[in-house]
Amino acid sequence: MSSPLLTAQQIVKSFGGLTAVANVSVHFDQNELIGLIGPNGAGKTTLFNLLTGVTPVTSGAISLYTDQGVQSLNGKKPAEIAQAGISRTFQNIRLFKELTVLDNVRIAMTNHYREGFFTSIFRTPKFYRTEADMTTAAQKLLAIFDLTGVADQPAKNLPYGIQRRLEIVRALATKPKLLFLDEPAAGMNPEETADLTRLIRQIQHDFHITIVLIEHDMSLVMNVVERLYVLEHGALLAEGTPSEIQQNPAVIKAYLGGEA
Ligand SMILES: Nc1ncnc2c1ncn2[C@@H]1O[C@H](COP(=O)(O)OP(=O)(O)OP(=O)(O)O)[C@@H](O)[C@H]1O
Repeated sequence: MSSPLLTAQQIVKSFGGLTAVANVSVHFDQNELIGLIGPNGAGKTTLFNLLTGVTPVTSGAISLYTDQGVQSLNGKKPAEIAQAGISRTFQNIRLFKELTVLDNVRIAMTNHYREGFFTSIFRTPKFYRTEADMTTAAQKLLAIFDLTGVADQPAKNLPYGIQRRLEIVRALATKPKLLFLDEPAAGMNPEETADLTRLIRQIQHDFHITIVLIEHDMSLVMNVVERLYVLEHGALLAEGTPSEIQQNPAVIKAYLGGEA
């Protein structure tokens, strides 16, 4: 039985008269790779926004399981949630385009360094003692992601697929336990998508973290994840392994557009 990392219980989000997320309960366990799928407007990004404090929940409980016990994330701001070990990428690329690749990663580290992230999370008072330590750590991350050759290039010079990879590196620079990726393969060609799929699997394995992935490309999701949640009209339609989901009559009808 795997240990829970984050649970969301009966989450509701209303925007005026529209219920974007309707009574959704999910759990993400330690070291899991999970997919979140559903048609346009199903509430996937809204759910990410709720779990990362970008948007407050209308009702429901979000809990993070830590070494110090269970922590409620309700009402926490994005920076506090990042400090608690949760990181994310967004659908649209959010790099500092004029800065170099290396500086983009260093800044991701520095933000949290200033906020005392590493001191609070790792209980090693000086995780990165000096600028030089931080640079070394950033260079190591870039090497893992095969970005050393472009470390001194401004981010805007990189091809689109590499910019998306850099976004993932930046999200990892905060040493998260849980990483949310919002359509990481959006806009990529099939070859870049295949590379990214391998990379996501490798990150999850090598960094011993939990990754939750929103994806439209069903083949990408089915090949990579261990478990899936399917949302439709804000509600949870199904949960299961890729083969269970592929055979689920409600999913076939609603999401794949076939006959049940
Ligand atoms: N800030 C907001 N104000 C009002 N309505 C919103 C807001 N954010 C999202 N919505 C609505 O909530 C619903 C769910 O949107 P959401 O972006 O979460 O869906 P999604 O599953 O991520 O879709 P896509 O796959 O197209 O990104 C949509 O009807 C959307 O218009």
